[in-house]
Amino acid sequence: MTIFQFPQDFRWGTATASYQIEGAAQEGGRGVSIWDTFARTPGKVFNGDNGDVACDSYHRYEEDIALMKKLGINTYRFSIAWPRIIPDGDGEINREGLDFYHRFVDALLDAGIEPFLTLYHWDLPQTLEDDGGWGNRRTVNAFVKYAEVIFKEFSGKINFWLTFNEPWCIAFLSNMLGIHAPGNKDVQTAINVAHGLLVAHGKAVQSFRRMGITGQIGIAPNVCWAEPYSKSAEDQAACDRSIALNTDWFLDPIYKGSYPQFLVDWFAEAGATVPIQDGDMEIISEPIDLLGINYYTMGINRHNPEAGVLQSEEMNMGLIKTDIGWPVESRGLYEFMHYLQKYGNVDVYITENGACINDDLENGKINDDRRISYYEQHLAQIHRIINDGINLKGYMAWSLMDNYEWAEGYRMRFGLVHVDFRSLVRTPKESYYWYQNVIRNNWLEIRN
Ligand SMILES: CCOCCOc1ccc(-c2cn(C[C@@H]3NC[C@@H](O)[C@H]3O)nn2)cc1
Repeated sequence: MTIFQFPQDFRWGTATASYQIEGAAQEGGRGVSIWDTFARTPGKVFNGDNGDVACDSYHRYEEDIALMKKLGINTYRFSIAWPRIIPDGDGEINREGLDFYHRFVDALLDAGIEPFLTLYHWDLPQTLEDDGGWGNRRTVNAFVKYAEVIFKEFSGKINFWLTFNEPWCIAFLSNMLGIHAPGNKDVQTAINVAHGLLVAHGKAVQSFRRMGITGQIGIAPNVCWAEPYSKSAEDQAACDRSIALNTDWFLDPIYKGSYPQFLVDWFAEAGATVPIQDGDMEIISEPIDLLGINYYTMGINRHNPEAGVLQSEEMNMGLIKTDIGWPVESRGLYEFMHYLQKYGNVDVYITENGACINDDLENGKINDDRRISYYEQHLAQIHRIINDGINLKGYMAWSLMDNYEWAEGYRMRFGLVHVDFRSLVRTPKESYYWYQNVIRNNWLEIRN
C-alpha cells in the first residue's frame, strides 16, 4: 500500500463561484450580469437553464458552511458577484450586497475556514458589456473601483485574493469561440478583452499595494496541457500554441512585461493585434504573490489548418472520459507544473480540479467511484509535484457541490455534494467522505 503524506501546512479546500451557486438573482439589490442575459438567449445554454435559483446559497450558505466544516476543509474559494456590489457596474455602491458578503465571510471565519476570494468569476454587470465590455477602458476602471471597494471592506478578514478566474475563458472561450457569455466570435475582440482584463488586473494589484491590504494577491489561469500526436515539429508547434494561449498569453505580460512574441506574430497573420497603450505593460507586470492554477485535463494535439485560429486539433485517443467528455489524464498536471517553473518557483494553489460525474442518488447514496478515482490520480500527481520541490501550497476541489455549469446548465455535475435542483436538498456523495478522510489524515492512500 502506498501512502502519500502531504506537508503539515498544506491547505485543503473546495471552490465555487457566485453565479453558479447563489441564486437570488433579483434579490438584495443585485444588478443584471452578462450571464443573466446570455442564459436567456435562446440556444446558448442547455435547456435554457439560468442562475436565478441555482443552489440558493444566498439563503442557504449556513448549511453550505456546515457541510464544509464537516468535510474538514480549512480553505474555501468563492467569488463575489460584482452586480451585487455595484449593480450598474461603476455607479452607486449597494450596501445590502456588501452586508451579505460580510455575513458570509464572518460565518466562514467562525467555522475556522480561510476565505480565498475571487474578485471576478465571469458575472460582469451587463451595463458595462453594453458599453464595450473589457475592450473599453471604462470597464477596466470600473473593475478597479469595484476591487478597491472590496479591498477596503474585507482587508483583515480575507488574506487570499484572486483578481480573475480563468482569463482564457473570459477572453477566448467567451469572445472568440462564443461558447460562454457574452458569446462573441471574433479574434480581435477576444484579444482586446484579454488585454483589458490584464490592465484591470495590474491596476487592481497596484491599488492593493497602495492601500496596504492584508494578505496575498494573484490570478487563476486555467491550463491546457498538450502533447504532440507525432514527433513532427509542426505538431509540437500546435501544442505550444494551445498551451501558450491559456498560460503564456497572460503570465508573460504579468511576469515578463511582454506578450509571447511567437503568438503575437501568429495572431498578426490572422489580422489581429494587441491594443497596447503607453504604460500598460508596466501596470500589468505589477508583481503578484501567488498563482491559482485550474487543471482538468490534457490533450494529444496535431497541427491542422482547419482547426480554428490556432490550427491545433485535439485528437480523441480513446482515453476514459468524464461525463462532460474530458479525458482523465492526470500526468498533464505534473508536466504543466514543471512548465510553469519558467516563471520561477512561485507559490501555487490548485484552485480548481475535479470531475464531471453525473451519478445520481441510488437508495439515498451517490456511489461516485469514478470521481474518487479521478481525485486519487490527481492528488498522487500533486504529491509528486511537491516531492519535486515545487511550491504547491494547497488544493481546492471543484466543486463543493453540484452547481450551474455555465453553457451546460445543471446537467453536468462536479460536486462532492449532490444537489437536487428542485428541492435544493444537499446530499454528500461517497467522494465527499473519501475527501474528508484524506483531509483528516493529511495523506492519500490509493485504494487498489
Ligand atoms: C467545442 C470547443 O470547446 C472549446 C472548449 O470549451 C470549453 C468549455 C468549458 C471549459 C471549462 C469549464 N470549466 C469548469 C469551470 N471552471 C471555472 C468554474 O466556474 C467551472 O465551472 N473549466 N473549463 C473549457 C473549455
